[in-house]
Amino acid sequence: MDYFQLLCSIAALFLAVYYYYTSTYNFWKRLDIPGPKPTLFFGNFLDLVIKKISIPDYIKKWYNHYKNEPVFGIYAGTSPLLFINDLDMIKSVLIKDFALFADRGFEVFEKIEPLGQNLFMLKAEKWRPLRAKLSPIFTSGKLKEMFPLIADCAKNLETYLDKLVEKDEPVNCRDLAGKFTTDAIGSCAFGLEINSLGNENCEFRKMSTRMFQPSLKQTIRDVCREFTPSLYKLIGSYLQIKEIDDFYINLFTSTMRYREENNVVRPDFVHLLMELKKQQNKFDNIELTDLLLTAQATVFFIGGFETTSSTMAHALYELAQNQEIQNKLREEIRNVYNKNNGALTYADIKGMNYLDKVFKESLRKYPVLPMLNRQALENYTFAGTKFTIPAGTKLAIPVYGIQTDPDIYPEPEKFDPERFEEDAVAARHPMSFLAFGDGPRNCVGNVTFYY
Ligand code: HEM
Repeated sequence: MDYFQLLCSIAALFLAVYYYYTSTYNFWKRLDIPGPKPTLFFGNFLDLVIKKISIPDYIKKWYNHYKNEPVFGIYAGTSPLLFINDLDMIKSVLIKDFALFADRGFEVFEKIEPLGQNLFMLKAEKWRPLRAKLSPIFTSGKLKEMFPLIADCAKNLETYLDKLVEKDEPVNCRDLAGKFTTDAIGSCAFGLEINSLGNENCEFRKMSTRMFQPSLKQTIRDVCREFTPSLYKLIGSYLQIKEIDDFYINLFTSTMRYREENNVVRPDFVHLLMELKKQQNKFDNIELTDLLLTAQATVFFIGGFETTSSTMAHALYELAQNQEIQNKLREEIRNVYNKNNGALTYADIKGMNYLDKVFKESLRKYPVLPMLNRQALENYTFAGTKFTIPAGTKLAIPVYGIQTDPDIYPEPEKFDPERFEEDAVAARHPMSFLAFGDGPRNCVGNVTFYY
């Protein structure tokens, strides 16, 4: 091969790569949907990948930019992603026409990610029967049974706090909330008395912290997963943090085995999942293997631990800055506490209206998921609009943009629980608070807040 041929081959290769990575970039233009100009390979995600901007700020930036448009389209790498700003259109996707948007559009790599087959990630076909079977685990009755487990963890928190107060030093509220929810959800999901509040070297706490700690390996994995799924299929198994998966798999399977052998019954998710397994024959198209159950227990733990701990930490942060709100909340809690001689029940907590408002306002200002994801399962035309999207289009709902929009929540930076006064809520569009998502694929754990 002479130099000319070599140069031509390299040029052809570059052209092929260039074509591959830009061929989708007129997708939104063809549909007459506005959006920012993409760059090669990363689409509109470069700033996110290099961590120049956080995900919530990124969402807010584009939401504000296209606020007067009902929808706008961006590119996540080469993959088109439609953002929906219009609240009625959001309602159609999440609720009215949910059957056509039952997927989140996440790829499930069964062979590479052993715990990936969980309720959050699963495609509609497997998700439907599983959600139907798992939902009864989250009734208020079942949560009431678990309440004493959480109350035990709260006692440990009290002891821990007393010690901290004696030290008279600043308290790291994020760490405090993380330890408490690790104990509470670990107890409810895995049936373990972890006591990370009393034990700094607790293995469970180390694993749960590691799961959310950013690392180079994790960044490479996420970029490869998102932008080059075919390559991820080949090399993804080398990018997993195997110790974490093994830790949860061993923990759950050994707990189940121990309980079977010793006839242990405890009012927690492990028990409820074991009961489901006994009804195996009632499942048509989904086999309840130990691994599938472990994936659910793990997502309950992750879904429950990180969400509640960050919400608690944000609430504590705002209370520290807003003394009047703190006093009002303290008064409500003290009244109920004194009425019951210090013994709080599940119903008592549910009856604390101001506490409820404080948590909702925390979740408005700091939603745990800054956007919701769905995928169109069929071609779809939004009612009363000219927008038709083809089957397979991925959708995003900009929760953080909506919940910090001054036209919906005046002075959005202000922490004001009164925004969740009944009349104020009724005056707003139902889709203007989406901290738990909405519709049949909303947060399965939201019962904790609403019942
Ligand atoms: C402050 C607490 C929590 C917040 C803010 C929260 C938020 C969310 C959100 C926004 C979604 C996506 C909903 C959608 O796409 O419409 C979700 C899904 C989910 N959450 Fe939560 N969550 C919380 C607590 C919990 C708890 C305690 C559990 C379990 C113990 C849990 C388990 C799940 C699961 C399994 C899903 C996937 C549901 C499905 O696809 O069927 N979450 N959560």
